[in-house]
Amino acid sequence: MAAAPGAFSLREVLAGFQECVTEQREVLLGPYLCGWRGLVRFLNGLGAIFSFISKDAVAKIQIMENYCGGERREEYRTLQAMVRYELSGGLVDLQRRSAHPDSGCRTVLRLHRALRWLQLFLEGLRTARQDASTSAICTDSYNASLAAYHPWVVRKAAVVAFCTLPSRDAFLEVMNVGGPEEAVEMLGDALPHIRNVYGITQELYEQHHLLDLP
Ligand SMILES: CCCCCCCCCCCCC/C=C/[C@@H](O)[C@H](COP(=O)(O)O)NC(=O)CCCCCCCCCCCCCCC
Repeated sequence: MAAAPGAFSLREVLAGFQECVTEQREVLLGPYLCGWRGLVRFLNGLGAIFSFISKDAVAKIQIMENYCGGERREEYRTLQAMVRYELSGGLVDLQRRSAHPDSGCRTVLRLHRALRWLQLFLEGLRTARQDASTSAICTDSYNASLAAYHPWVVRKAAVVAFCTLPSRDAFLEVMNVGGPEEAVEMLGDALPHIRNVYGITQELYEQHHLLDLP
């Protein structure tokens, strides 16, 4: 079964994470943020209970889009250029949020951590049994990634929201890629690219000691 014509498919959204890596292994922020925008559209379709998550994601995407479309847009074309520019200009709060509370470096770090959740979640969905619970896959992925960075109240609210997720097959359907087999195949194609973006970003942030930015 093919996706309905003109319908919004997760395949195109995830393509953003393939398109954002250049031959020089740089990460282009334009397609990276486009990928996130598309994911938020999916999240919004899953119900109002997820709106506290999508609001935070949108706020962070918006901060980055403002940099990417602003006066210093050349410095924000790639992740590597952004790190160079912000660090050399002293534009990153390293100890606590003060003069530069919304630097590109700290904002991308939050999305980067969420990308790890996405990777684990999609891997879980792809490899789980047909009757597996999406909510359990999502909770496990969350506990193994983002949860470590969230206070108790956020963790609680997140797990309550995950309980409303539909069954695995219904979820694969929502992706609008075709039947469950096609969705699983698409995830198999897309995941190496997500892993690649995650790995490049992790390496860059490690090199510059940016993994704990407040
Ligand atoms: C399928 C269900 C989707 C579940 C999404 C799992 C992620 C759960 C994240 C819970 C975040 C709660 C909101 C608050 C977060 C902030 O405190 C916290 C820290 O920010 P701060 O340092 O500025 O204070 N923010 C963050 O960690 C960034 C969270 C960004 C979450 C982006 C999630 C987008 C999810 C897109 C899902 C699409 C699924 C489609 C797959 C078919």
